[in-house]
Amino acid sequence: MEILRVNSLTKVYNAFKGAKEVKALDGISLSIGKGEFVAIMGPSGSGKTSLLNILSGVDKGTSGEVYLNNRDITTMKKDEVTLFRRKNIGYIFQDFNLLDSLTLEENIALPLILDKVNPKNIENRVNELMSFFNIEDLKKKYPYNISGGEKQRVAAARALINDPAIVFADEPTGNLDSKSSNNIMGIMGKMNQDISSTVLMVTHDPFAASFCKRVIFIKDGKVKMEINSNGDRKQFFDKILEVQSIIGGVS
Ligand SMILES: Nc1ncnc2c1ncn2[C@@H]1O[C@H](COP(=O)(O)OP(=O)(O)OP(=O)(O)O)[C@@H](O)[C@H]1O
Repeated sequence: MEILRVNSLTKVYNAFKGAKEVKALDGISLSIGKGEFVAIMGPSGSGKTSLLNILSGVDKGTSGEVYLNNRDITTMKKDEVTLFRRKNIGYIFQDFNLLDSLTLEENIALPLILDKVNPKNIENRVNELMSFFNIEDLKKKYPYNISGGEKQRVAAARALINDPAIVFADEPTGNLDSKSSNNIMGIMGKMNQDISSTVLMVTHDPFAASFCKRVIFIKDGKVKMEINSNGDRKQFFDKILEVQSIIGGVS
């Protein structure tokens, strides 16, 4: 089943104050199926952030279509997109974006609180996810009371709380040392393996991408190449490095 389909997506940033017009996305088409774990890679300036912003409804493309769960988000009004995002998309950010004034269980529950879900159902869902990620003991703690690795697990639980159609991860290993990178990628792999979450991640990091099953390489706003893992992470890592050296550009 297809969760995300992108058809001929373009994004042009208009000329502004002496800066020239930039074509950041130049006819991107791609498809992500249910249960896939896919990375988008590409050199700096290749259009990764522009793409993710449009896929997640934060920004509008210039032309093209983005179907998420069979709905074209490019034609939705602003309020409709906001609601649609909350119901269908989970996010994992580079710095995890936890709110310091809320306990960890409140952080995880927030999307459901905003959606006015019945408190008992919220409690059950939070408990279920805290148990899945092995963080039941952290319920009443605050983000500044816990380690980086624990924050990662809380952020992953929050991303899944609304049972989203897809989880977008934006450079999730961007600020982490290799141990923590391993940790968060393990968590995302577990989400994908154990509960069939569909995950699309943007990354510069070949190590992080090697946990995925497929990597789509973009450059100059176009899809340049796509590779699939045979399940051997080390081999896939080597293959990713090889493609990066062929495609070129500073990553
Ligand atoms: N708001 C904006 N206004 C004008 N140009 C922009 C804007 N955002 C991005 N660009 C330009 O669009 C192109 C693609 O940028 P984008 O940030 O999508 O690339 P990226 O692959 O995410 O880069 P990086 O890996 O460095 O974050 C670049 O040339 C960038 O300078």
